[in-house]
Amino acid sequence: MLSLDHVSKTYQDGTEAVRGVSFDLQPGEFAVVLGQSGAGKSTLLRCINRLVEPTAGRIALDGSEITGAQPARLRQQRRHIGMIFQNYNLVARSMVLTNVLAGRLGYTPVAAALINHFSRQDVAEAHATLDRLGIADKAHRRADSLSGGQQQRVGIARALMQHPKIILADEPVASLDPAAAGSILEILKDINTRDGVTILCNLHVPELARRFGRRILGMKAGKLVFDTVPDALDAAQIDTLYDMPVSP
Ligand SMILES: Nc1ncnc2c1ncn2[C@@H]1O[C@H](COP(=O)(O)OP(=O)(O)OP(=O)(O)O)[C@@H](O)[C@H]1O
Repeated sequence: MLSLDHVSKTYQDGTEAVRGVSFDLQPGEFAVVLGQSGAGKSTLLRCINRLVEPTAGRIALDGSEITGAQPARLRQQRRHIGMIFQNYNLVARSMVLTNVLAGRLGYTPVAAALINHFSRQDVAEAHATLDRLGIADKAHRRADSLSGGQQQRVGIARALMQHPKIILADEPVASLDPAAAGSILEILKDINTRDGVTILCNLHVPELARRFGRRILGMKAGKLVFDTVPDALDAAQIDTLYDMPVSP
């Protein structure tokens, strides 16, 4: 469903953050990109929805090319791609419900979106989604009054409102304590298995990658260095990703 063909990104200062990355994801996969800080994971994920413009290569979603898409088509393609961020990317001073409804913007006429006018159906769905994620009672709170784990649930609810085919999760638990991290990844797993949404998730902790990923893509210095399944991931492979050994 997602296809990357020799994707590269060189930033203006000459940093080669992503170097010739190719892989395909099948519908319903839960794939983790594992690598240390600076490996290029975030740049890679952002290339997929063109928050970062790749400098070379081709990216396609369900056969429709994202690279080179004109703005109107790109907007349409982005509807299908939910994104979750390490720092949640919520509008801090806005209500939780407003943040969640932002996930419908890609489907809302511009004039209505400008005045934050959403259909009753969208509002009902936003409440139901918050309920599913266990924070129904927070709908009318300011986003920045929530804990980190709760804010990430709002980020996930916003992504779900897009009815995405795929969710890109960029270090979604890096700012959370282990318990909150586990519950956020459980939520992503549930969305993957129950809703069939494909997940591509950046992580830097091997143990979490092993626990939640059903496929693990190892990334180092902008390149994919392995593509494996958790049971086959060994200590030597993990050590290749990190400058300091992390395995016993
Ligand atoms: N806007 C930018 N301009 C120049 N270089 C950048 C830019 N953004 C990232 N980089 C560099 O690109 C490389 C890859 O960064 P990236 O953030 O993609 O890695 P990462 O694996 O996601 O790490 P982290 O988890 O710390 O964000 C790093 O060397 C980083 O310094």
